[in-house]
Amino acid sequence: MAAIGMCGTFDVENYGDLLFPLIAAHELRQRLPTPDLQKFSYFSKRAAQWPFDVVSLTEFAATVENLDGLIVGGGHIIRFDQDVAPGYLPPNNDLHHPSSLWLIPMLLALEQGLPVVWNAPAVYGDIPAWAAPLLTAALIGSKYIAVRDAASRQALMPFARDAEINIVPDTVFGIANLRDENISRECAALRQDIGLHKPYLVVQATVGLDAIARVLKKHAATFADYQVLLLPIGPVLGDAEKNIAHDFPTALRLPQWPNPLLLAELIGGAEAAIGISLHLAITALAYGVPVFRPQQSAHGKYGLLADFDTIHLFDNSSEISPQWLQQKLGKTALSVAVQKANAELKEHWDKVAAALNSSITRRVPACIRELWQKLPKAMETDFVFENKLSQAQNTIGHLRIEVADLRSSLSWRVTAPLRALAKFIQRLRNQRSTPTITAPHQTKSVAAIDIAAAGGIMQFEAIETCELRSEPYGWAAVEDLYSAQNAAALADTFPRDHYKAVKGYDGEKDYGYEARELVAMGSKAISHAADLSVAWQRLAADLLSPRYRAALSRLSGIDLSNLQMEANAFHYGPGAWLGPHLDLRDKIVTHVLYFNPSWNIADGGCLQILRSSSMRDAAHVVAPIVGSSALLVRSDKSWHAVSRVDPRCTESRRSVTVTFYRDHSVSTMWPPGDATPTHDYI
Ligand SMILES: O=C(O)CCC(=O)C(=O)O
Ligand SMILES: [Fe+2]
Repeated sequence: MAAIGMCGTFDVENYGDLLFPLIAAHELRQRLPTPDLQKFSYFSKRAAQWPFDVVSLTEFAATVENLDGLIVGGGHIIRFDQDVAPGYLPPNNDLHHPSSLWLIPMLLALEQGLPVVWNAPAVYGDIPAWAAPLLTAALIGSKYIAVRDAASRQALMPFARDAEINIVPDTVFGIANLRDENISRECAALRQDIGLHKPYLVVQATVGLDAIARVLKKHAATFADYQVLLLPIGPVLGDAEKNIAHDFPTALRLPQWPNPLLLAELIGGAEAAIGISLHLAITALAYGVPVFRPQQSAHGKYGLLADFDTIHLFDNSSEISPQWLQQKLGKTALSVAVQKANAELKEHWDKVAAALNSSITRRVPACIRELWQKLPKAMETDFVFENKLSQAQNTIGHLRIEVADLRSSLSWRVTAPLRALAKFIQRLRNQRSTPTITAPHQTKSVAAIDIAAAGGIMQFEAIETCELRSEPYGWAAVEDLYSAQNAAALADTFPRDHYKAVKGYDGEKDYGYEARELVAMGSKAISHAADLSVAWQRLAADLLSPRYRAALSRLSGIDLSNLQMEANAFHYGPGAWLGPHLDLRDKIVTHVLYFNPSWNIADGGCLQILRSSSMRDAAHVVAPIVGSSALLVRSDKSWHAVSRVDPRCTESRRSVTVTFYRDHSVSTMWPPGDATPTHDYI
């Protein structure tokens, strides 16, 4: 029995991702004696709750020696960016994200002398310079490389030397081969349960399909012979019936997210498939079901669909003709293009099987030896660069302090009215372009849809179950504000844009810290939302939510519902501190959240809850670790401070303060007319 490893995103609720291993298992069974396909993804899954067992990639390095080959992909996984799916990160910090999903397993398999094959994945985004030697080793060491489109091939070519890169159709075109045409018992029972008796149209449970909803509603008599079934194709990407239930009030729904093969069967039995999803469209094509897609999403990876004549594009912002839609409904024989895709896939699986069947050398191949040889040099270069970078950061820090001095000088103040005017004009411009988080059905941008669908990132229960302390005054330490995975995402993507330098003086020398607006005083919008990671957009949306306010009201014992809120992010540089203070009277309640992935208490930078105005009189100390936070209720006793960050500390101390102000207060951080230019924090 051959143990074949397969790596990819097989642990997320996304239809296409779950089909890849099922199709691979089927095709390999036709070609290899007794293949045992072992799926690897970030998180382990058990077949009792998932379509198949999945082993965590945390175990890959230890188990690779028991494998006889490795299949990588498919899907959009050849990438180096962080945004594979909202909140999707490795289970621990030892796994690099996202190369641990594909590149690292390939190198580990190659090191064992195993055959490695690429199962038509696609490349997404840029390839960073540091990864070039690793990618080259993976490419030249692989037995068979196939990607899903020409753009992916193009992106890999510079790293492939003379390795051949094939382009093959997405393997989901082969879905119809997995079972015969008779309706399965499971599917028949499901149809019975949900009352699906007539010919039907499947509609992806996503926004952006309202033109279809309108035509079906307006011409209900024309389409009276059809039922509509809503399908969440990728819950992990935000598909949910609630997104469109109001547009399709009479549509049928599934009782739960089904096994992908059942989903495929439901799509294959429909008279039309309506949606955006690539794998919804490919499945429909594979069964001869016509596909209706908004022309607004015909680009990027969806370019793959351009060659197929039973894909019908409509303009979602205008009206669809009922005749146009009606004429195109109904299954047809497979188009020539689909037959061609299937023939190419047959050849693809022959090549995959042949590659996996090739002898295992169990010897370290030349590509890996070459990689080892280059490694110290690459690491040393990076190390020297990092040192130079931290020196440069120190210099920049000092320059900023000088700039801050200059700003507080007389000439700077004399020109303030002019800068205020410039800022006012800039604000007017921004008002037109600032993205805000709106209800999902009104939202167009992809990032915003993900946030709304993925919901909040904060574990509100942490606040809701915390108790206010009374010693030495009203305050609380709220821990575990996020899941471990989300905490890592927030720490990794702490904002670096739109900071202004704020100057401080500790009686001996100047230091600097940096502030970035997250929510402006009293605003309902996220500041510079487009520059935040998805995790941070979700966090900012949480800070604006009624649930957050209600939770803090309960904890603080003060009704915050009508107070103005402001939130800012901070980087405290080397030497920064905040002397003992009470907070301004207008700051009724402040919640300080921390975002350092780790922190050495010996480096200072900790919140001191003081019994008096003396720095030596600390009752409690809170380290700035992600997930921790402190709530301070302002009083005449609420003395607190931040201990001095060691001037040699190379990490910035990262925090967000959320402050609830008395009515009509103005922000002291961003006073009206303040024209301080902002910059990125390096
Ligand atoms: O960053 C902290 O821990 C405390 C900040 C603070 O006290 C303040 O902003 O008023
Ligand atoms: Fe404070």
